[in-house]
Amino acid sequence: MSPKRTYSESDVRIRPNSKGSRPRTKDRPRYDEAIQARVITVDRGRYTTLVDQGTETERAVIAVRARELRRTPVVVGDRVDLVGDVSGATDALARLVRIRERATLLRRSADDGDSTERVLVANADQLVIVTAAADPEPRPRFIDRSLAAAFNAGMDALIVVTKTDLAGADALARLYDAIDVAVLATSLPPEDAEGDVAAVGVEEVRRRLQGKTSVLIGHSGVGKSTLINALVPEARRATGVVNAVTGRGRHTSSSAIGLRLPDDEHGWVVDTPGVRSFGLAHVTPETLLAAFTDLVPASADCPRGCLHHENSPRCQLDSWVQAGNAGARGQERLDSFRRLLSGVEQQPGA
Ligand SMILES: Nc1nc2c(ncn2[C@@H]2O[C@H](COP(=O)(O)OP(=O)(O)OP(=O)(O)O)[C@@H](O)[C@H]2O)c(=O)[nH]1
Repeated sequence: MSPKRTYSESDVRIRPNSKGSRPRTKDRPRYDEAIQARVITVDRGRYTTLVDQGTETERAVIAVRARELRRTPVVVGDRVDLVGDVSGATDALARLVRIRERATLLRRSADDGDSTERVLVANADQLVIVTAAADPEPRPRFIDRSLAAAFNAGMDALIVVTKTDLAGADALARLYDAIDVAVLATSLPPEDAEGDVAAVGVEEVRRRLQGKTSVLIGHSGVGKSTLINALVPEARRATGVVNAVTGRGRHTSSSAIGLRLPDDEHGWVVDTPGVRSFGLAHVTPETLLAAFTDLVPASADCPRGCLHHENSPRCQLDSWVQAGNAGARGQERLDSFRRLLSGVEQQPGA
C-alpha cells in the first residue's frame, strides 16, 4: 500500500492545453475596440442597432451575435458592444460581442405551467398597457397581469384607454386609482368623410413618454397601431380592422420594434405586436409585493413562504394595514395587491 500523500500548493500543476499551448485568453478576445450600440429591432438572428445616437455620426448598424453569445438572448433595448464592420454601409455586418448590464428586463413565460423564460425588452422604463374603452371590451385581468409583469421587471406602468369616443374610461380609472397607475384616455376615431380626425388625449400620452423608453402592449384591435401612428407618424404601422364577430383585429404586424419619438432624443416607443398574453410563472408573491413598498415591511413577520392570500395563516399584511401602517388607502392597496396576485395565479388570456 502506498503511503497517504499530502499535497502542498506547489504540487498544483496547470494542466497543459489539450489543443496546444495557446493561452485561453486568446479564445476570448477583450474587444478593446468595441463600440456601443442600442438594439432597435431583432429579425431572425439579425440585430438592427443604433450607434452614436444623437451625434453627427449616428447610424444604423446591422449585427449578428458572436459565437460565444449564440445561446444568449439579445432583445430590443439591449445595450451592446459591436466589433467588425460598424460603418453602417449597405451589406456591412458587425459582430455583437457583449451585452451590457440591463437596468430592467421585461420577461414572460410561455404560459404559467411553463417556466421557460422569454425576455421581451431590456432597459425599458415603463410599460404602457393599451386597452379600448369598448370594441373590444376592456379585459381587467389582462391589465392586471401586465401590471404584475411590469412591476416584476422593475418598470413603471401606465394605462392608456383608447376609443373613449365609444365609452367612458372612469370605471377603469377607479380600478387602478389605489396603486397610482395613471390612466389616460384617448380618442382617435377613423377619419370621417372629410378626412378629419379629432385626436383627443394624444398630447398627454406623448408628455408621459417623453425622454423614456416605453413598451406598448395591448390586445389586437384595441387601437395600439393607431396610437403609435399618432405618436410616431413615420412609423406607419399597418392599421387593421376589428372583426365585428370575434372582436379581434387582424394581426397586421409581427416583430418587436423600437421607434424614436419625434423631437425627443431619448424618447422611445417599443411596439410588441406579437405579445398577446403574459405567462407569469416567474412572478412570485414576494416579487410582486416588492412593488408595494408600503406593504413590504409587514411581510418580514409572515411565516416563511407565506402566499399573502386573504386566508393565508398568520399573514401579517391585514393587521399591518388595519393598524394604519400603510396609510389611509392601505386597505385599497392591499386589495389591489391581492387582485394582481390572483391574476398571476390564473392562466394567461383569462
Ligand atoms: N372609434 C374609434 N376607433 C378607433 C380608435 N382608435 C383606433 N380605432 C379603430 O380600431 C381599429 C383597430 O385599430 P388598430 O390601431 O389597428 O388596433 P391594434 O391594436 O393596433 O390592432 P392590431 O393591429 O391587430 O395589433 C381600426 O379600425 C381603428 O381605426 C378610437 O379612438 N376610436
